[in-house]
Amino acid sequence: MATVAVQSFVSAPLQIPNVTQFKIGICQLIVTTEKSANIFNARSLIQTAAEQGATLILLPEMWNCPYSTDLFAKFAEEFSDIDSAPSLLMLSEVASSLGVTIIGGSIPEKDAGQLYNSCPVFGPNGELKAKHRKIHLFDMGKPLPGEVQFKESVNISAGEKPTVVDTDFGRIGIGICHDIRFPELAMSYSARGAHLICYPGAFNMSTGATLWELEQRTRAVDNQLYVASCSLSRDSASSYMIWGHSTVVGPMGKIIATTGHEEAALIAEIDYAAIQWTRESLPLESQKRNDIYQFVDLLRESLNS
Ligand SMILES: NC(=O)CC(=O)C(=O)O
Repeated sequence: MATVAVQSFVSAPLQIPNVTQFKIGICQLIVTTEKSANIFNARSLIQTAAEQGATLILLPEMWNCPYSTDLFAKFAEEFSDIDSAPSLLMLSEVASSLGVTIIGGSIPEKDAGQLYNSCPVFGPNGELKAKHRKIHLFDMGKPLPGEVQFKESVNISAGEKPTVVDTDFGRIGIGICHDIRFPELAMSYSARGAHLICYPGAFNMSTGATLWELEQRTRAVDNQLYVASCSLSRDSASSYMIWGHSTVVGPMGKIIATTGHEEAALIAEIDYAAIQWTRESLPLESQKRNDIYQFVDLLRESLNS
């Protein structure tokens, strides 16, 4: 029998972050065709979440721009020049004025003639700490009767690497919407020692009703970590109708907080001790049969984490 040589990695141990118990604020935002209104609205919901005690804040996918491929270029910003990028500048300013960490959902990014669906992460000093480019683009196959059709790859290019970012609130892995459907990405974050995976999203009505909560609970349970999602809120007049229902799930798969489809600042308490007791009571990592199957993370070595 032919054997394939693969490099096997042991999962990185969980580090203890500066803060292990905190409130996460999930800003389920409405989006309009007016970029400046979207920025104003995002800033005020971030402030509302911070006033309610949130120190880590998550925004939805494409919060500065309607989720429509024909508009991405018009609303896109360059991450290399934050001073000329109004959405990024607002996130940087509000992060530093409130002293919060922001996982900034996503906006269309333009770079060297390409467009990406990208999530910026800002630290409490307003610095851009990381950027995740959506890896798995949302290209629907054959639609079921009555379903929307969507092909994101018409003008968005795919990201090429996973993103983990170390913050005061733990090591955070990032996936954007459709990225949630690929368990290997979540596994790679877990193996790199993530405490929490954040998924900004914009699931539609049919995929949302059946899969949104299921995907989140599955990623959390399989990897024994926290999962937080932030959706846009629903606009019934839009051609791409959003499911909503932003949610925070604990490492045992329990829903800690969730909401409906309206605009909302959802606040949830996170306590990383739950990861430890989940893993102690169900020690899946040590029970894995690496002699029978193995997960291969092709980029982990190069990212050195
Ligand atoms: N924005 C998306 O990636 C949408 C998606 O995944 C869905 O199911 O809807």
